[in-house]
Amino acid sequence: MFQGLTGGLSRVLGYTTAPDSSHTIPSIVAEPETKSIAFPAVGSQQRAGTAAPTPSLSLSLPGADSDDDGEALEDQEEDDDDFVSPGAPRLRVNGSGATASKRNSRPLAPSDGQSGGLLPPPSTVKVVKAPKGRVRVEKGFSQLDWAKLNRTGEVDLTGGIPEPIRVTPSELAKHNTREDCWQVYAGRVYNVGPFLRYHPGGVGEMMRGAGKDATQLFMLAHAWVNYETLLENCLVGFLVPEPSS
Ligand code: HEM
Repeated sequence: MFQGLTGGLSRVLGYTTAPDSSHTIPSIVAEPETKSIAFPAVGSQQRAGTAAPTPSLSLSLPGADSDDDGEALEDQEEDDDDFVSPGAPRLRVNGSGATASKRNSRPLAPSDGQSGGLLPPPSTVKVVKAPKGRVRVEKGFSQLDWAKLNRTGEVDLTGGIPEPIRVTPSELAKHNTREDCWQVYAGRVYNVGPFLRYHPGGVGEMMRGAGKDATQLFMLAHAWVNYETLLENCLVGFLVPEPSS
């Protein structure tokens, strides 16, 4: 019965516990529904008093953590390279044999009659995982924001080049700063300066191709990305050879 209850709650909260063969499965302590159920079972280890500490499930908010907790969570985040949504409550299951402690002991249901308990809706209990290598872009510089900027057409993304021009490698090389950055992809010259801060891989990665043909760098990083669509309003012209003297 209790395992069923645990499974049900885990599904609701979007949390799963890995089975540990060396310990009993973590469960939620609840009052038996009727007096007729003997718990712990007669003759069991629990009744004999030799069992591990009772497993418990608890929620706590980041702000409510003690210093000790903060460190533990930091360690966990460093290990996993995860980004944990700042407002999300921490969910911790203390299984038998695990590092059960008094920390994070805010109960799921309020036992003191005060408001609280299941404060946030289950949908907010979510760990946002930052993909490896991807940099978190500034607020207002998501891919969606880039799409909006392109759609409105209010900003000239070419940097003042009304018609596509012919660009030589020496001309291309002059546009190699964050403020004025051109790059070549498959023979097309793009003014990528406006896109730099929107790049999910970070400005630094983009700048590796500043003033150059960056096709190879791009393909090595993410051949699946559709640069033609993303940069269509940034087209400056076409790469041509230096004129022979
Ligand atoms: C010098 C050229 C470039 C380099 C070295 C570079 C490098 C990277 C790296 C290291 C990442 C993070 C890894 C990843 O999420 O897969 C990334 C992500 C990304 N870059 Fe670039 N990038 C370049 C140019 C561009 C350009 C020109 C565009 C589009 C116009 C672009 C669009 C993206 C997108 C959409 C992602 C997220 C990819 C994903 O989630 O699968 N990048 N880039």
